[in-house]
Amino acid sequence: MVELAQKAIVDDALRALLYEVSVNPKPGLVDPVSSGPHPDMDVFTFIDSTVSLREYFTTCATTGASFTGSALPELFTAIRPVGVAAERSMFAATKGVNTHKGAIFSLGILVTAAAYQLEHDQLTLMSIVKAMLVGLTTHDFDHLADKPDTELTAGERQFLQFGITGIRGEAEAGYPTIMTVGLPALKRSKGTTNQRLLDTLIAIMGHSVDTNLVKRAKSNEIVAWAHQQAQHYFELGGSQTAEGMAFLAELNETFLQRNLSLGGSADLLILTIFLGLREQLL
Ligand SMILES: CC(C)(COP(=O)(O)OP(=O)(O)OC[C@H]1O[C@@H](n2cnc3c(N)ncnc32)[C@H](O[C@H]2O[C@H](COP(=O)(O)OP(=O)(O)OP(=O)(O)O)[C@@H](O)[C@H]2O)[C@@H]1O)[C@@H](O)C(=O)NCCC(=O)NCCS
Ligand SMILES: Nc1ncnc2[nH]cnc12
Repeated sequence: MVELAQKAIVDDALRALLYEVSVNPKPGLVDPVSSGPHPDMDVFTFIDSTVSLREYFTTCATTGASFTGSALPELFTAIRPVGVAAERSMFAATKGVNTHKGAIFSLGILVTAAAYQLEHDQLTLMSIVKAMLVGLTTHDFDHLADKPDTELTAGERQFLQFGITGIRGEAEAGYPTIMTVGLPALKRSKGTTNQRLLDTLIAIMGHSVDTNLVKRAKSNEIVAWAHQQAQHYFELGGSQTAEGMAFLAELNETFLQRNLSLGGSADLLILTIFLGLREQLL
């Protein structure tokens, strides 16, 4: 029976990746209608990337379900090299384009934790995640000053420049943006699945510090601007009104003109969809 439960977790992870890329029209992101500010990829790149990750998520699920250690950081240590290998599979499937690097990190952690929870259902999912990631930002950022500037990743550079902990900080804290913003937004959303997920994405955009956005804007002041746009979208009625959708169309154009990406917010939407599927909200 456990194998079936593990397979269901993997299937929900793959569904979450495909649901996210299908939602449209998403500002600053790829969807079936437009690649937005991502000339190097389209919806088919994301489909290829998703299919390349089935084996990775299956390994995460079997690793989580079979972990018998007492120290959960060892469970994260066990899957990290598998995640690195999955990044290589992704890049091979996408011909070198970064579609799901952040999702490999975050969704891999959630799949592993969900599988571990199958045998430890007295624990909440995020308590398992936080126990797995204790000390992550310290571990990853501790000796950054010694790293050659040319080798710094976007997240590492922004930590040094702005003190932004990005996806690592979000993960180590147990994904507060998902638990306090994404999931509540999904639960109160109305209409078609596309409408519900559009409103959930913009709610996330209105509360997250997206390192893709900061990277493209070359400033962390873009974050306050993005939060204001999200607030205006909901003041106009969001996906439920013609005014809200007209504003979203304008926002799509602005993101395209300014070459802004919401890759991090897209990842938080993927994780929210995954949890929504696990909780039968979708
Ligand atoms: C911890 C890692 C994710 C490495 O992090 P890194 O330092 O490399 O970069 P970060 O900026 O910290 O984040 C990387 C990706 O995480 C997503 N993200 C960013 N901010 C947030 C946030 N606040 N909440 C959630 N997720 C966030 C985002 O990923 C998505 O966007 C990418 C696509 O958008 P795009 O703009 O096209 O990105 P680029 O191609 O890079 O830019 P352009 O060149 O086009 O301008 C895509 O990745 C989405 O997933 C950030 O990009 C982790 O990878 C790590 O630890 N790596 C080391 C190896 C490892 O251990 N891996 C396995 C771990 S299980
Ligand atoms: N739909 C999307 N477009 C661009 N980057 C993404 N990262 C995750 N989903 C994405």
